[in-house]
Amino acid sequence: MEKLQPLVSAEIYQKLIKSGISTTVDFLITNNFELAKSIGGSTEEIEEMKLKLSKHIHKPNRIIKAIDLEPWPRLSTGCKSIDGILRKGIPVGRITEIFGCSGVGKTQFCLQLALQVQLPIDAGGLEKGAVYICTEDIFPAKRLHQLANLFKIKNNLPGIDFESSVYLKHATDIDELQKCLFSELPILLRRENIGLVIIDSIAGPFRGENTQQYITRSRDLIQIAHKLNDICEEHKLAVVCTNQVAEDIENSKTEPALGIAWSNSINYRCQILRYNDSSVREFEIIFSPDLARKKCIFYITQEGLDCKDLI
Ligand SMILES: Nc1ncnc2c1ncn2[C@@H]1O[C@H](COP(=O)(O)OP(=O)(O)OP(=O)(O)O)[C@@H](O)[C@H]1O
Repeated sequence: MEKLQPLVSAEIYQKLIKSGISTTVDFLITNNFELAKSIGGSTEEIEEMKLKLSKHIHKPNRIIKAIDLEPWPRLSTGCKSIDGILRKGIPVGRITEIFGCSGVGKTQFCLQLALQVQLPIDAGGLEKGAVYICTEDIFPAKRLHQLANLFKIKNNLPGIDFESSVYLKHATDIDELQKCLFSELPILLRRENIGLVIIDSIAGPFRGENTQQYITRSRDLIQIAHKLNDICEEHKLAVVCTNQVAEDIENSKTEPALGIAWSNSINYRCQILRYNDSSVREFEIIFSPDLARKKCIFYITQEGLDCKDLI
C-alpha cells in the first residue's frame, strides 16, 4: 500500500492521520473540502496535491513490489459472505451490475448499500451519501425507513438520520435518465459528498422501445455507460446498476438484458439467484477484472442481507 510519507510533509501527514487518512488512496478519494478542512489551504491547492500524488502512483515503467499494489477501495455490502468473495465489497471507481429475476432481492441489496456507504471508513463505509435513481417502480421509501431504523440499532449509531443522505430521482424513460446523468447529477455531485450512485434498473428505460428505435437505443445506452464511467472516475464513487434478465428461449436459459454493448461497458457483473421460495439466495461473481468467478449464499431478513448461520 502506497504510504503518504515521504510524499507529504511530516506536519501535513500528522494532520491527515488525525483525520483517518493514511494512504494515497485515502487521500485521493476524500473530498477536497474535507481535506482543506483537515490540513488547511484552498481546494485548488488540494487538487494540485492530488495530481502530484496520482502521478506518483501511476509513474510509467516504475517497477514495484506486489505488496505495494494499490487495492481498489471497496464499499462493504454489510454481508460477510458477499464481502468475502468481493474482497471486502463493491469496488469504488467502477461500475458493478447486479442482475437477477424479479423479486430476487436486487432492490434490497441496493437499499442496504445506500445505508452502508454512510458508515465510517473503519466500519466498511465511505462516510458519504447515496444517489438512488429509480427507473421502474416508485422508490420503496417504507422499506428504506424500516431498514434504516434497524440499521441504526445494528450499528449502534442512534443519532444518525440515514434517510437524509439518500438522494432520490425517478427517471422512467431514456430522456429523463440522460437529463439526470448529464445535468442534474453532476451538479449534485459537486454540492454533496456522494460515494454511491445506484440505478435500479438500468434496463427499465430501454424497455418497450420499438425496433425502429433500435439504433438510437444502442447509441443512447453506450452514451449513458460512458457517462457512468466518467462519473465513477471523476468523483471516485461506486456505481451499482441492477439489471433484469432476458429469456434466451432457444437455449432455455436467462441472460442479463441489454446485450453485448452494455456488457462491455461494465467492470463487474454479479448475479443473485433465489433457492425455490426460501429466503436463501446465491450471489455469484460472473466476471470481474480482479476477482475469481465465485459464489456464496446469503439470506434476506427484515434487517437486510445476512449470512449469520450460513458461514
Ligand atoms: N422485510 C423483509 N423481510 C424479509 N424478506 C424481505 C423483506 N423485504 C423484502 N424481502 C424479500 O425481498 C424480496 C423482494 O426483493 P426486491 O424487491 O429487492 O427484488 P428485486 O430483485 O429488486 O425485484 P424487481 O426486479 O421486481 O424489482 C421479497 O420477495 C422478499 O423475499
